[in-house]
Amino acid sequence: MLRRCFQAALRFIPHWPALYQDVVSQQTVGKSLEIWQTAHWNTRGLSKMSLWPFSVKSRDFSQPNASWSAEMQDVYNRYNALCEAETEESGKTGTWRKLPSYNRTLKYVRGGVCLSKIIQSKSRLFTRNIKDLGAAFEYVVFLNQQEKRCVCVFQPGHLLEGPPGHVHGGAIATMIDTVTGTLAGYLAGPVMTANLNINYRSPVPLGSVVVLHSALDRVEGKKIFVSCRVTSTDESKLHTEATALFIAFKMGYLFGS
Ligand SMILES: CCCCCCCCCCCCCCCC(=O)SCCNC(=O)CCNC(=O)[C@H](O)C(C)(C)COP(=O)(O)OP(=O)(O)OC[C@H]1O[C@@H](n2cnc3c(N)ncnc32)[C@H](O)[C@@H]1OP(=O)(O)O
Repeated sequence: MLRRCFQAALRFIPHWPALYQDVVSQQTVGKSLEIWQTAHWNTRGLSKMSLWPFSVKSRDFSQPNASWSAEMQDVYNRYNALCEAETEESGKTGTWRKLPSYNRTLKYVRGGVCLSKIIQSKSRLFTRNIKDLGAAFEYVVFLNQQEKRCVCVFQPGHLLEGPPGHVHGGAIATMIDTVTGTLAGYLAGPVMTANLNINYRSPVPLGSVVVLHSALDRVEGKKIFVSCRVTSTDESKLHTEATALFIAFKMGYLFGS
């Protein structure tokens, strides 16, 4: 029953919204695109259903909130200004773009908000499942699609303690996986982490603000190689270095089809 529900859902799920076909070969994403285009029509039909019983609003967690420190807000403002300035001046999509952040990955796809209320409705994204503002993962990701890189401003809260007063290595790994995975996902569609290598160079104090700089290294077929550095906001201090391998997959892989 559950499996049939997933398979039905897949007909509504297009591909990830951003696809950069120049990065991954047609062979790897071409067939997924066909599914996406078919689903796109289905979903447009869905959005026209006035009697659809669920709200389609979704909270965007990348918006500033009261828990953000002045430093977090400053760095956010710096990158956000780049997004706005370029968009306003050129009248076209800017080089930098602030990415929305939802508490379920389903919500990134067209029609996914509705599906998220049906399919495993209690599931939540690991980094967005604590309601207490500032207690755990406060972050926002900016994408530079031309340069195939992104930055994430991250303020780790008190629930992420590892060594006394400092951030747990697993929490740092989670953020590296999230940021590199987000970049790979925007470049190549659905991806899964196959390998993550991390070198921890200096501890990150709880409540401080760090920046994750992530860049695409190369693509080989369905393999997407991404690297990441975690630094202080002025980049004078290196906290962590990592490389990650993601594998592009078709959504059916997760649901046994
Ligand atoms: C708009 C878009 C929005 C997106 C924005 C979303 C924003 C929201 C943020 C959330 C972002 C969270 C990101 C978290 C992402 C996870 O946390 S994913 C969860 C953790 N990962 C897993 O559970 C993966 C488990 N592993 C697997 O399912 C499978 O092993 C994999 C990784 C899919 C590989 O599948 P496979 O079909 O078996 O791959 P296979 O054909 O054997 O290998 C393909 C190639 O990869 C190589 N390879 C495979 N595995 C490895 C490995 N471990 N090491 C080295 N090479 C490997 C193979 O050698 C092979 O190489 P070639 O021979 O082609 O040269």
